[in-house]
Amino acid sequence: MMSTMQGIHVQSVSRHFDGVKAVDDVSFSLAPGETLALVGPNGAGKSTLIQLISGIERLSGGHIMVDGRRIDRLPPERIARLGIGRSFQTSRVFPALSVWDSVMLGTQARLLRREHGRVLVNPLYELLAGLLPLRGWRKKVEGQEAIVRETLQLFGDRLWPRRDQPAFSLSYANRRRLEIARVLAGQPDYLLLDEPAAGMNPTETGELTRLLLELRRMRPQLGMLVVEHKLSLVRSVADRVIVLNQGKVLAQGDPDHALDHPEVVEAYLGRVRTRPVSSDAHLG
Ligand SMILES: Nc1ncnc2c1ncn2[C@@H]1O[C@H](COP(=O)(O)OP(=O)(O)OP(=O)(O)O)[C@@H](O)[C@H]1O
Repeated sequence: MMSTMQGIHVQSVSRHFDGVKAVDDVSFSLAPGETLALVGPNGAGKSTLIQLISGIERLSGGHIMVDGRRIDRLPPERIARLGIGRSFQTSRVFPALSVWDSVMLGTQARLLRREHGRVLVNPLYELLAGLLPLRGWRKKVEGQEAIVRETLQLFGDRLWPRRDQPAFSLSYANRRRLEIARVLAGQPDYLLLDEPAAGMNPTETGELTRLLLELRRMRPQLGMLVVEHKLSLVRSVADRVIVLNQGKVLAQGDPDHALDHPEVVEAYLGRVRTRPVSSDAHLG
């Protein structure tokens, strides 16, 4: 049975920047296997929450627990090793690295977790493994290669045929896909996605929506926190939505309930509408 300690628990979290309450006493939980969307107008505090959970920003108050362990004082790399993978709003892939190698690099996150943080990429070991049939090492590399293959193939024919190309030669949408693939290859228990569909056209957004649904099917234990302005994606993939406004939780619940709440509609559009917010509305 799953313990209630399991999951990400954001408890009374605040982050102030010189008097600006970017996040103001926010609490919520994300269970394993759940997909939670964080939405809200520009400046609502969504990205700051992702920065806080991943350890890039420090809290001004409150605390964050993951699977029963307090993480808000840990450095980002320790948090990543605890199984929290995140993507960035702007892609962080190394431009000169091939698609394959970029995702291979992502697999290190998982290996570091298994080996309790010992550095595995030992150049001498790699050289020896190339010269001698070191079976343990070969097995490890083959395991990583299988993960890279499986991860790239999740993206249909978008990344796999381009696996030998350098990241800089990819289209914008493909670079964003590669960023997600890199994080997924670390096989995180929790995935934090910061505006994965930003800058994507409707076709690309639809494709990303299907990818996230497929991911849910393939990794039923994965907890996902998705910051996204595009409501069509949110309505399709999220079990639950949290609406933030000016650093505070304005509404939460299932997507239809939370997004059609009159106060939410008003916060976004500046007036109360009688019709629900259309599925392709772009917030912010
Ligand atoms: N490093 C920082 N220094 C000062 N102020 C900051 C910093 N980071 C965020 N803020 C402020 O905190 C508030 C929340 O910003 P945040 O980026 O979290 O909003 P958001 O909901 O992600 O918005 P968007 O949808 O535009 O990305 C804003 O007023 C922003 O200007």
